[in-house]
Amino acid sequence: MLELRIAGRDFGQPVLGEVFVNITRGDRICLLGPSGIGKTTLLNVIAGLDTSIPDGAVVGRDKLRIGYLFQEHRLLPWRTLCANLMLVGVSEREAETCLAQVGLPGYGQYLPDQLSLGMARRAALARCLAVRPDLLLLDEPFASLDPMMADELRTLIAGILDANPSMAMICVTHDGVDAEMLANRLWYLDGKPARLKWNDELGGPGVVTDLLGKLRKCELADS
Ligand SMILES: Nc1ncnc2c1ncn2[C@@H]1O[C@H](COP(=O)(O)OP(=O)(O)OP(=O)(O)O)[C@@H](O)[C@H]1O
Repeated sequence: MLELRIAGRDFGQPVLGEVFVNITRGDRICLLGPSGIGKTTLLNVIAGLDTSIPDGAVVGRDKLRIGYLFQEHRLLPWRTLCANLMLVGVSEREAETCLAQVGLPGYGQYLPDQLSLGMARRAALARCLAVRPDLLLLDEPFASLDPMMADELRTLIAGILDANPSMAMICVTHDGVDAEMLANRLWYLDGKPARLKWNDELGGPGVVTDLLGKLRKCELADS
């Protein structure tokens, strides 16, 4: 579905080293690693937002619809939720359907500022769904949410993935629980410059915590 081969990415100083990955339909990848290591940078490269990376480094992307949930909701504050969603090319009715899918039925005429953080994040997720994505990119979707809201959103995303088995997902997170609940594959980014220290399937319940513990110990040992 998508093949990424980059030699690296630096911002004056190297951030990412060589990264070679394949993403196939149905992959549910959680991307973990220390803070500031380059997880968002990698997501931006995959999304095609990093114009310094040659187009040929990411094969297959031009055939994919990509939905990207940024850390901030990035909804235009002067447009209603429906009007925000309609910017990606859907009708008002389809926008309302997407909002209902994320638990915001009847909120189409609200402005982003009238929403709580959790609601705004779900509205941004609805915008991702409006593009009918083949690949869903989620950058710390549960950050700053209280545990109950985070749990609700996790369950919502798991439901969306179950209903769309061919959709692939990459979710940046700091929490092994997210990988346990959402992922069938783990990427662990570490080092300077950062490379994928782990890129494999998850073995089953309970494995993530153990694996992350080992990977984080290596991270401490390396530093
Ligand atoms: N546009 C930019 N210009 C300069 N430096 C940047 C830019 N974008 C990212 N960086 C640097 O690249 C490094 C990696 O940043 P990135 O946001 O990808 O890390 P991260 O792993 O997502 O961090 P966190 O877990 O804290 O969100 C950081 O040192 C950051 O300052």
